[in-house]
Amino acid sequence: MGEEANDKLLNADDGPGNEKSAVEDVKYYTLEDIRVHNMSNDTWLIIHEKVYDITSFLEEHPGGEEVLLEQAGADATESFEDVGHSTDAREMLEQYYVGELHPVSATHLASFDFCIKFSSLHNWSTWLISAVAAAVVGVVYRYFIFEHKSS
Ligand code: HEM
Repeated sequence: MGEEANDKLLNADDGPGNEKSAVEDVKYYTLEDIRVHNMSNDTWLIIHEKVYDITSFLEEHPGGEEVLLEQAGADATESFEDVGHSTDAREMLEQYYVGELHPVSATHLASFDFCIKFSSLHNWSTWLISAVAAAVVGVVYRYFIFEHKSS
C-alpha cells in the first residue's frame, strides 16, 4: 500500500493535468510546475517545502509586492526567514497553501542549497587559510631578519 502511494507520488508529474498527486488530499508540485506561476496575476512561492498561491496577497503585503514578485515561481524560504516575519505572518500563510513541494524536487533544492553554502564556505575558508599563511610567513621573516641583524 505504501509502495502504491509512493508510485503515485513519483508519477505525479507525468503529464498535463496529472501534476497533482493522488496521495490523500495533499497535492504535490515539482519545481517545474511551480516555476510557471511567476507573474503578477499568477504568483506562487515555496516556503519550507510548502507551496503557496499568493496572487491575491500581493497588494496586501506590508513589505510590498516587489519583493514577492522577485521570488515568484521559486523558493522564497531564505528571504522569508531573513526578514524575521512575525507569528501572525506565518499564520497568514495557511490561507494561501495549495500543496507540497514534490519530494524529488525538495531533494534537488536541498542539494543545490548545500552546493551554494559549501562553495561560499570554501571561498571563505580559502581566504582565511591564505591570510593565516601570510601572517605566519610575515612573522617567520621578521624573526629571521631580527636574528640576522643581532648575530
Ligand atoms: C506569502 C508569504 C508572506 C507573507 C504572508 C508575509 C507577510 C508579511 C507581514 C504580515 C508583514 C508585516 C510584518 C510582520 O508581521 O512580520 C511582512 C513584512 C515584510 N515582508 Fe513579508 N510576507 C511574505 C513573504 C515575504 C517574502 C518572500 C519577502 C521577501 C523578501 C518578504 C519581505 C517582507 C518585508 C521586507 C517586510 C517589511 C518588514 C518591515 O518593514 O519591518 N515577505 N510580511
